[in-house]
Amino acid sequence: MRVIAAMSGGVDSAVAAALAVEAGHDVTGVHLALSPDRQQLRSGSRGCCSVEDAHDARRVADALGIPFYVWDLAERFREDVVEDFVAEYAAGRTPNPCLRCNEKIKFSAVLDRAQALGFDAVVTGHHARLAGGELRRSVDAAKDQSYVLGVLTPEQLAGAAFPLGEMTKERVRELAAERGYAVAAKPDSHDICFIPDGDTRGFLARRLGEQPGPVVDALTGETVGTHGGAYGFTVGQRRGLGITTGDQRPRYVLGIEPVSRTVTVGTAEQAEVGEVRTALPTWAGPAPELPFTAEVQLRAHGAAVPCTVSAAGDGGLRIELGSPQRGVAPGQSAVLYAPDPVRGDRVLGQAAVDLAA
Ligand SMILES: Nc1ncnc2c1ncn2[C@@H]1O[C@H](COP(=O)(O)OP(=O)(O)OP(=O)(O)O)[C@@H](O)[C@H]1O
Repeated sequence: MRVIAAMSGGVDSAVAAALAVEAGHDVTGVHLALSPDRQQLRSGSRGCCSVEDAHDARRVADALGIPFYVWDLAERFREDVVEDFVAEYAAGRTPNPCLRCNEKIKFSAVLDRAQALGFDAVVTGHHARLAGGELRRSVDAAKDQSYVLGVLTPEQLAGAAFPLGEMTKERVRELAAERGYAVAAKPDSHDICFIPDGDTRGFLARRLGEQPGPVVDALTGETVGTHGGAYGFTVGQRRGLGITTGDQRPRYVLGIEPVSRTVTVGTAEQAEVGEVRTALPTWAGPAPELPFTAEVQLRAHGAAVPCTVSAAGDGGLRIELGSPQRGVAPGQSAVLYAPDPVRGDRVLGQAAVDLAA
């Protein structure tokens, strides 16, 4: 096969590219320049695409003896990922930019360009398994990235390859060290690549400005604090609420109302939801017949819980949770899995959370 290896400059994609070469594929390395101000990203910071990262990727491509290019998709990334991220927060929702990037950039803009150039697939260092067209969790549960790939359609998955799904992160680092790659010990990337300092609230404040509003306690109906921008909150959040209540019980964000800028907080019991309504789903394989039972994961680093999925009537899904959950934030994806303890849980599809009650 002729494939594009998407090389971030990190250890995962270095090893993914190496395994593709060693499997006999005709591999071309591509680093994506995604940040509009890549020169400003400090070297050493783990942004998605600092100049330093591009050099790291190039060194691995040179060691592999494969052609290497930098594709500038910064404008597409800005429109489809960064602006979507800002708009979602402005609307009181909590987006997942990695999922959006997979949907709109890596397995859309990049895959389209690759296919137009005659390549068959895009190989990445994602930790997930893809065999026979079925997307499954990685064997390394702690590193599993199937959640952020759950949005991909069968057509997109047909043009993807994830060589790392059958191995642990530790094994990936060993393979990189055996091959003498300097990136073998490079730290894992964290958080959001276009916010390298990790200060999401600061990033949003620069974009959206001060938007003061009240924090209201659902238990008493009283205003218990003020905030500088509702975008600084996520449903389910407990820390950093900056409030004083009359009792000692912890409070959690229950809801965010963007027009009045009201952040509502409540007790742990009030924060629990038993049912989730979603927007239109996407399916990773043939659309399953509704209703069905499955497991649902409601955020990138959450555990999956048993659920029953039915039609909500408006094209969206109604997901009844087997046990009540806290911190189900509108805008996050509800990724549905078919539990399979032997072969690894299979992704069925996903839908964005609209409402949880
Ligand atoms: N700037 C980029 N250029 C090319 N490919 C990229 C870029 N950013 C991410 N990717 C691809 O997407 C995959 C998953 O991205 P993610 O940001 O989760 O990286 P990661 O798990 O830290 O992997 P790595 O160690 O390769 O950076 C990477 O392994 C790589 O194949």
